[in-house]
Amino acid sequence: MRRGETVVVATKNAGKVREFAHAFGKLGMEVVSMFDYPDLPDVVEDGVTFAENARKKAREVAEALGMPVLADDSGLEVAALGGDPGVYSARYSGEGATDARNNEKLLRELARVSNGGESAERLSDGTKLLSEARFVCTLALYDPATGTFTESEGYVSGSIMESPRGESGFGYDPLFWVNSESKGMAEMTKEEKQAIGHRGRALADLLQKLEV
Ligand SMILES: O=P(O)(O)OP(=O)(O)OP(=O)(O)OC[C@H]1O[C@@H](n2cnc3c(O)ncnc32)[C@H](O)[C@@H]1O
Ligand SMILES: [Mg+2]
Repeated sequence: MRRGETVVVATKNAGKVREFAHAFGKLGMEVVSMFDYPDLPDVVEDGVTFAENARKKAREVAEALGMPVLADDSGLEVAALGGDPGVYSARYSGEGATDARNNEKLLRELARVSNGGESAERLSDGTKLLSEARFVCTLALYDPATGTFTESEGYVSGSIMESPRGESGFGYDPLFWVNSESKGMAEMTKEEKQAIGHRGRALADLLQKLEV
């Protein structure tokens, strides 16, 4: 992976594509995704860790295309739910899961374990924080010419809010409060999210390993 080149990202998540396009765009690199290769078969994400799934997505697509491919496997770990939804974040609400349904399920599950949340911390406007949580992102770049992986990971800690705020980002961002920034993840610009977020941190680590 070099400056000026095109990066193939093995993702069908439009939110991830936007974030990678922003980050790589600053390096003069264009991003293409699985939206540009609609005929490639879906990769079955049956790994039990983020890293396993990232490696599988990168390798299968790289072998199909005969070129290096980057994959991202990520998710949300919620302390009060014992680390759920974790690697199941995309499919949390079951068949036909959407971001909206996943967020609803997250609030439902937290309501079940919180005893009404009377002892919960609150933001200055009274919004309850239901649990500590963190986003995880693992990245894997696979080069079929050499059969090698380059991998990295990134994390960001925060709390789950009882109600959504902000319009940017995707997935669980509207319910994620970033303690260190005193802001909701969906209230941040792409630039801000890249600077402090799990994906931005994992990408910075990967680029350093690749000496890009
Ligand atoms: O596998 P691909 O095609 O990349 O797309 P996906 O959406 O299925 O992605 P994952 O398998 O990695 O599942 C990650 C889920 O975790 C959530 N997630 C990951 N990164 C996030 C972020 O930056 N902000 C909010 N939610 C995120 C989101 O709901 C994703 O669907
Ligand atoms: Mg997926």
